[in-house]
Amino acid sequence: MSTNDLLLKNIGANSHYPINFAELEEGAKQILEPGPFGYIRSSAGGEETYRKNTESFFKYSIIPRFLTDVSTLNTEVTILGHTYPHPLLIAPVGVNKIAHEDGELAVSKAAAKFGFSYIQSTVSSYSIEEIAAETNGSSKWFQLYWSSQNKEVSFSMVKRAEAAGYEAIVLTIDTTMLGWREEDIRNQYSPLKRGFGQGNYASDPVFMASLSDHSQETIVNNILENIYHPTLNWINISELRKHTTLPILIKGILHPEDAKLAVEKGMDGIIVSNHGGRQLDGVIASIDALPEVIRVVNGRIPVLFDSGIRRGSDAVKALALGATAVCIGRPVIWGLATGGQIGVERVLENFLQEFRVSISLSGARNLEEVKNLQLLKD
Ligand SMILES: Cc1cc2nc3c(=O)[nH]c(=O)nc-3n(C[C@H](O)[C@H](O)[C@H](O)COP(=O)(O)O)c2cc1C
Ligand SMILES: O=C(O)C(=O)c1ccccc1
Repeated sequence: MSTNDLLLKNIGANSHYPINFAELEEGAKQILEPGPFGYIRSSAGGEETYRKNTESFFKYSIIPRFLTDVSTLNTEVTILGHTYPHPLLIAPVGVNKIAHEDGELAVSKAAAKFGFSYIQSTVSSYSIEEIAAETNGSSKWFQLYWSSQNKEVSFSMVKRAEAAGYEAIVLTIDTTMLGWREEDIRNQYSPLKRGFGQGNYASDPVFMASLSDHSQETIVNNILENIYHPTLNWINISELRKHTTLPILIKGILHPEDAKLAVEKGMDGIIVSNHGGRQLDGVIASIDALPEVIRVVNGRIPVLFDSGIRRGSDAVKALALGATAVCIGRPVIWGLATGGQIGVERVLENFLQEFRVSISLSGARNLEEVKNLQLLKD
C-alpha cells in the first residue's frame, strides 16, 4: 500500500518508539542514572519558568484557513546568506555523553540526515574537528561560552569553527554563571566536575598551552574557571567580532531593550531563549518574550527561538509570532538517551513530519504564509 498521507505512512513504520515528549522523557528515566537524568530534565529554582515555557504555548491558538489547496509545501528559509530546507535547528546542548556514549556525534549525524542545522556547544564531549569529520557538508553552527579568564581560548575556538566550515557563531549571554539547580545539588552531580564536556578544550592548543600540567584535575579546574564569565559585556562582543568573519548571533535575549541594543551593536541575529528555564527561575516564558522582541527588531535581523518547543505545532506558533527559525533542545537529548543516533533520527523525523502537516492543515504553503497566520491569545 502506498499513501501520501504522512500519518498513515508512519503507522506500521514507527510504532515501537516513544512518540511524544513525556514518553521520551520516561524512556530516558528508565535508562539513565538519576544524576545525568536529573541534569538534563531539571531547571533552576522552583522550576516555575520551566513549566511556564511549555504551558504558555497553550495561550496561543492557531486560527486555520481552509480551501487554499495545500497540495504543495515549501518550508525553505534563508538565514544569513544560507538556504536551509526548513527552519528547524538543534539547540546547543553540552555534555551529550552523559545521555549516550555516542554523544554529539550521534546527534549531529542524525541532524545532517534530516536537514536540521546543528549548533554545537562549547562544552561538547566531542571536538569541532571530530564532529566536522563525521558530518561532512552538513550545516553546523558553533555556540560559544565566553572564557573570561583567557579570552584567547574563545578566539581560538571561534577560529577553529570557522576553519571547519561552520556557518555562524552563537554567543550565549545568559550563562555568566550556572543557575541555581536544586536537583543537581540533591544528586551531587556536576558533569564538568566529573570530566564531561572537554572535547573542545582538550583539543585546543591555546587552552592546553595555558595549563601548568595536563592532568585531569588541572583540565577540569581550568574549564570551570574559564567558563565562569560574570564580566561579559558589549565590549567583549566587539572584541569577538574582530576575531571572526562569521555572523554572530546572541542567544538568551528576553528583554526588548536588549534586542534593540543587539541590532544597534551590529549583531547578525538573536535567539530569544531562557535556556530552558535552567538559568534564572521566575523569568518570562520564552514564547511570551517573543512578540515584543519581534516588534522592536522589526525585521532588521533574524530572530530565532527556543525554550519549550516540544512538537511541530509549537514550532508553527513560534514562526507565526514572527520567529525566523526554531531550535529544539530536550526532545533531541531524550531521543539520544533512549536510542542513540537512531533515537535522535526518530525524534527529528517525527518532529519534521508533524511540523509539515501542521503547516498544511493551517492552510499555509510556505513560511511567509505561516508568518501571516492568525493566532488568538487568551
Ligand atoms: C542538558 C542541557 C545542556 C545545555 N547546554 C547548553 C550549552 O552548552 N550551551 C547553550 O547555549 N545552551 C545550553 N542549553 C540550553 C539549550 O540550548 C536550550 O536553550 C534549551 O534546551 C531550551 O529549552 P528546552 O530544551 O526545554 O526547549 C542546554 C540545555 C540542556 C537541557
Ligand atoms: O547545563 C546547561 O544548561 C549548560 O549550559 C551547561 C553549562 C556547562 C556545562 C554543560 C552544560
